[in-house]
Amino acid sequence: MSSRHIVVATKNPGKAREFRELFASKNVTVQTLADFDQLPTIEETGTTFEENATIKATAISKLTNLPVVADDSGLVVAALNGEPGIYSARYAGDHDDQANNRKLLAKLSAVPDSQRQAAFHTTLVLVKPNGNKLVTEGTVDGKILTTPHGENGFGYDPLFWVPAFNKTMAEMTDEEKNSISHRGRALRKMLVQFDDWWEK
Ligand SMILES: O=P(O)(O)OP(=O)(O)OP(=O)(O)OC[C@H]1O[C@@H](n2cnc3c(O)ncnc32)[C@H](O)[C@@H]1O
Ligand SMILES: [Mg+2]
Repeated sequence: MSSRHIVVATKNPGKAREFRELFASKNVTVQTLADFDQLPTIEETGTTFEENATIKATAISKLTNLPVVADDSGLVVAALNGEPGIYSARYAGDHDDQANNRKLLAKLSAVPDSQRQAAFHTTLVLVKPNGNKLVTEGTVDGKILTTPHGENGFGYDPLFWVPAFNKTMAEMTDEEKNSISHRGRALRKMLVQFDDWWEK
């Protein structure tokens, strides 16, 4: 099978790495926004993960005339009524993982261990310039610790503890994280339908 090429519409290097690994088995080569100089920043003006992923994927597909997948994702914390949700990247104002983690811990400072459930969510949208679109979702349940653990991953990974592994996502290898993560789950669902989608 000849190699196929898509653009992953992300500026987040942590996501880009995970996508490269997850797509490797599919004979799909990947570029990300870091490989393009001239593209404008796409504002995430939607009110849901799916709207934002669709905005990113559609805009970049039109601009590059290539097939594009976009990921909109975030952390949903039950005790905070679903915050930070679609605002996860900019929770503390400015795309700063450490500041976001500090704000999350501050907001949860009075919340006991038994009420610190959270979930990571991803919606993936894959589109072609002709508009052919495929949407999948993935989630993983966990709990927010009171201090960070681990150096791997990105974003809220050092605070997100996963019961099945008894460690945080930042203590997992890439392979372990991909095997249970919201992004890994959403992308595996997408890959099942990828060949059909590619032909349309
Ligand atoms: O929009 P792009 O350019 O893809 O990059 P982004 O970082 O802004 O991505 P989102 O708009 O989808 O916001 C997602 C945020 O949710 C958090 N997040 C998502 N997936 C995560 C993961 O696997 N581990 C830790 N934090 C994650 C992290 O703070 C991300 O910045
Ligand atoms: Mg973003």
